[in-house]
Amino acid sequence: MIDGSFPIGARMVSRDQGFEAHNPTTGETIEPRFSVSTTEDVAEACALAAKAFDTFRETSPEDRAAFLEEVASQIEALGDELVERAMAESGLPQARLTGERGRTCGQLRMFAAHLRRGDWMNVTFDTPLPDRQPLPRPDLRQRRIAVGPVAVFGASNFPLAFSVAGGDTASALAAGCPVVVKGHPAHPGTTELVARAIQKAVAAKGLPEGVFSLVQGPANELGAALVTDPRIKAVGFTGSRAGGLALVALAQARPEPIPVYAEMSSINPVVLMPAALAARGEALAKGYAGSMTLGAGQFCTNPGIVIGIAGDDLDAFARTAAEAVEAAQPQVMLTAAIQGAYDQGVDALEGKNGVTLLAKGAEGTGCTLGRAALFRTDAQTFLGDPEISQEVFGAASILIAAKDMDEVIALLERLEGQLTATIQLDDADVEAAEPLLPVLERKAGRILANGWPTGVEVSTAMVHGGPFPATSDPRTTSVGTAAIERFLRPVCYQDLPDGLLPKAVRSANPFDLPRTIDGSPEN
Ligand SMILES: NC(=O)c1ccc[n+]([C@@H]2O[C@H](COP(=O)([O-])OP(=O)(O)OC[C@H]3O[C@@H](n4cnc5c(N)ncnc54)[C@H](O)[C@@H]3O)[C@@H](O)[C@H]2O)c1
Ligand SMILES: O=CCCC(=O)C(=O)O
Repeated sequence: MIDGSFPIGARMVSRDQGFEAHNPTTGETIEPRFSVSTTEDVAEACALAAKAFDTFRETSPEDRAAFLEEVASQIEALGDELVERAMAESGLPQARLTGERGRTCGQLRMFAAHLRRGDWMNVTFDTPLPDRQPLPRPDLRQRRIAVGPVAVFGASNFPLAFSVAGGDTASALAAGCPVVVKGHPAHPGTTELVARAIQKAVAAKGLPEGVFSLVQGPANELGAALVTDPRIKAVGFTGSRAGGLALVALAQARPEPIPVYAEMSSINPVVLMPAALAARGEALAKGYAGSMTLGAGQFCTNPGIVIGIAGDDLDAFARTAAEAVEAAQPQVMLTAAIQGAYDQGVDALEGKNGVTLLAKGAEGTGCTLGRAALFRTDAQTFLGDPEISQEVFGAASILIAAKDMDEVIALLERLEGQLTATIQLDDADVEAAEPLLPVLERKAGRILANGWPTGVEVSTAMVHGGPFPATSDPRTTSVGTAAIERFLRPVCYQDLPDGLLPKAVRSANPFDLPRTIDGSPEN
C-alpha cells in the first residue's frame, strides 16, 4: 500500500508538506500526496546509516548475498501493483516495466552470486620474511572494505533498474555500504513501494535498521543536504549533466571531499562503414530507427549521431531511416519537463544553418507526447558548431555525411566522452575500421560492432561508463559486477595477531575466500 510516507530506518515517516505524482499519459494527479522529507530527516537517515556501517560491512559475504536475494524476493512479492504504479507514473509500457523489474531483481541476484565468489574482496597476503636482508619483511594482508554510507539518486528514465533498488543501490549494498536514496520526484509511488520492500528485507534478515533509508521531495536542497552530510562517503547518480555537475561541485566543496559517480550525458556515435552500408543499408536504417525511438528515446545509450561517407548508399540509408521515423508513433515521455526540454532541443536543431530535418514522427493528440525527429548535416557543419553535439534527451538523432574516413576520424576526435560507440561493418571493412579503434577507446566505455547501443547487458564484463561527460569518473561502471568497486577501498593489516584480524584475512580463512599468497593464487 502506498500512503505517501518514506522509510527512515525501520520507521515510516509522514510530513505535512506534500508533493504529487502526475500521470504523463493523462496529465492527471495520482493519489496520494507524498511527504516532503526535511533536512532533519536526511540527518537522521545519515546518522542511522553511520551507526549501521561497522556491523553491516562486517556481515559475511553469504549473509549479504542472502540479504540481496531477500530484497529481490520482496520486490517480486509486490506483484502487479509495482508495475502498474510505475506505468502510471512514467508512461512506460507494461512489457518494458515487467522486463525492467526482472532486470532489477536479476541484478540483485547477480551481486549475490558475485559476493559468494569472493574475489571482489581481493584478499592478498605477503607472508613474513623474518630473515630477509638487509631488513625483514613484515606480515602484510590486504582486503577491500566498504567506503561508508552511500547516497543514491534514483533516475527518472529507469524507475526500477536505475532507481531505488537499481544498480547503484545493489552494488553499494553488496560492498557493505548502507544506502540513503533520494527518490526521483517523477515516480514517488514506485519509489515508496520498492523502499518498503528493502525495509522489509532489512528487518527479515535482522540487519541494523540504518542499512537503508529513503528521502523524497522535488527540491534540489534535499539532494544537496544528502551529498553534503559528513557521514555520506560516496554518491551514485544518473540524470542530467547539470544535476550531476552540481552534485560533483557540492561533493568537492565539502571539508572532506567524496567521490560522485554520476552518469550524465552521451550521444553514442554510430559509424556506418562503406561495405556494410552498401550490403545492408536498408536493414541498418531500420535498426537505427528502432534503437533511436525505443522508449521514446529516453535511454542514455540512445544513438544520437550516425556517421557515414556521403554518396548514394548513405542517401538510400537516409531515405529508409526517414520513412521509418515518419511511421513512428508518438510516445509518452516521462515528465512534462523532459518533454519540454526535448521539444526545445529539436527546435534548436531545426533552426541551425546546415542542419536539415529529414523526418518527424507521426503527430498525436495525447498528453506529454514526444515525436521522433531525424536530422542530417555534413561533417564541416557539425565540426563548426559544438551545440549540435549536445545530447537531446529523447528520440532525436542526426545523420552526418563525411567526405572520407579521415573526416570520420576528425568527427570522432571532436566528440566528448561517451558511454558507447558503435561500428557497423562487414569483413571488407575491417582494415579501414582499424584506425577508428584507438580513437573510440579514448572516447567511450563500450565499443560495439554490428549492434545498437540501447539495451545494456547486466553482466561481469559490462562497462556502462566512459570519459566525461558520459560520467564524472571514467574508471568505473554503473552496470555489472564491476560496479561494486566504486564502493570499496583497500586496507592493509601489518603484523596484526590473528585473533585481532578481521575474519576475511585470518589464516584459517573462515569465509573460504579466494586468496593470493605471495603473488600466486592459493589453490
Ligand atoms: N543521460 C541520461 O541517462 C539521462 C537520464 C535522465 C535524464 N536526463 C536528462 O536530465 C533532464 C532532466 O531529467 P531528470 O529529472 O531525470 O534529471 P535531473 O538531473 O534533473 O534530476 C535527477 C535527480 O537529481 C536531483 N538533482 C538535480 N539537480 C540537482 C541539484 N542541482 N542539486 C541537488 N539535486 C539535484 C533531482 O532532484 C533528481 O532527484 C532530462 O531532460 C534529460 O536531459 C538524462
Ligand atoms: O539510460 C541509461 C541506461 C540505459 C540502459 O541501461 C540500456 O540501454 O539498457
